Amino acid sequence: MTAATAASSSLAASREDWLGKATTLSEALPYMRRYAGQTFVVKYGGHAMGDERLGEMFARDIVLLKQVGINPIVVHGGGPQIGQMLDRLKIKSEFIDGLRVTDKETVEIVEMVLSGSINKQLVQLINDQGGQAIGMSGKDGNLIEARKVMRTKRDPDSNIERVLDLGFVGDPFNVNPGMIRRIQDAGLIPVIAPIGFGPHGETFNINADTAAGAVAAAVNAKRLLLLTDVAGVLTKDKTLIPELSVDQAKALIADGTASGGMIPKIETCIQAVEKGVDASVILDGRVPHAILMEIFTEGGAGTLIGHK
Ligand SMILES: Nc1ncnc2c1ncn2[C@@H]1O[C@H](COP(=O)(O)OP(=O)(O)O)[C@@H](O)[C@H]1O
Ligand SMILES: CC(=O)N[C@@H](CCC(=O)OP(=O)(O)O)C(=O)O
Repeated sequence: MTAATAASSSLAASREDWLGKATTLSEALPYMRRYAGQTFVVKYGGHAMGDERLGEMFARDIVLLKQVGINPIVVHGGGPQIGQMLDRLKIKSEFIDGLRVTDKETVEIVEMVLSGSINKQLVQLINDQGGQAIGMSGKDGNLIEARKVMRTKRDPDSNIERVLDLGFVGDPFNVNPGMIRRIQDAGLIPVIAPIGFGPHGETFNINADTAAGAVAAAVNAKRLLLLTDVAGVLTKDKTLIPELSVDQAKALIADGTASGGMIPKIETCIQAVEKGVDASVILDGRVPHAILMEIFTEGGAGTLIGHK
């Protein structure tokens, strides 16, 4: 290849690249119009936080949503980070049905890690990308009122149902969105740690998916996006299911297709939709710009659960 032909083919390649980018931007326009002024709740899980580059891209996507007139609310997790801190302090931790059994000592660590370090790191990440984020926990502005979670388990031998005590694990039974509204009206992005307050001044540890679902329902969100570490809801042969009705989602839990951590995730999505959120989406937080693909492209990303 001569120098002239090499230069002309590299020009053609960069022109094609440029056209591709311009087309993507132009295709996003109807979605930007449709969603301007709407609220999107995004749950950012602890597993996705490990990668610095992905964290920056996540923060950039959140700032972009705000820039095009969408109101993002971030609810974050931090399960692995809580686990590391408990290990360092030599405090044992166990899970029942995906929920961390949380005694008095553990809830202090959970609050410190979630409302302290993780919440502020995320605020900083978003601010570094040009946004204006404000961190809060469910205690701030009386945001998340919680009550003790009750779980029972039937003993297979005696067939007696036993009550399991998870300690300070909370169920968000009332979310007061007033403070969120004021933060949004001021042009800021709320970043929420899944900590709730109880009727007797208790601090409750809330599963981050559950907290995000409750916040989404309370603010009448257009979408609830749960970022996780799989492509979405998969069939038994591991292919991605792009869309599910509420009844189909319930059937996947009943027939065992969804198991482990996917069960509370799907349940959260169903509850949010039943309480007025337009649709919930489970998508892969490990894929760069998964949020943008979901919101601004025809095909979307992950699994959308809604009224079909
Ligand atoms: N049908 C299914 N489709 C996708 N993932 C599933 C399914 N059933 C179980 N899972 C499991 O659920 C996990 C996601 O839940 P979890 O680990 O609690 O996520 P996170 O830590 O992001 O909250 C997946 O990594 C996968 O192992
Ligand atoms: C009650 C309960 O289990 N709370 C969770 C809260 C954090 C969380 O949910 O974080 P991820 O989304 O990163 O898993 C915990 O203690 O791990």
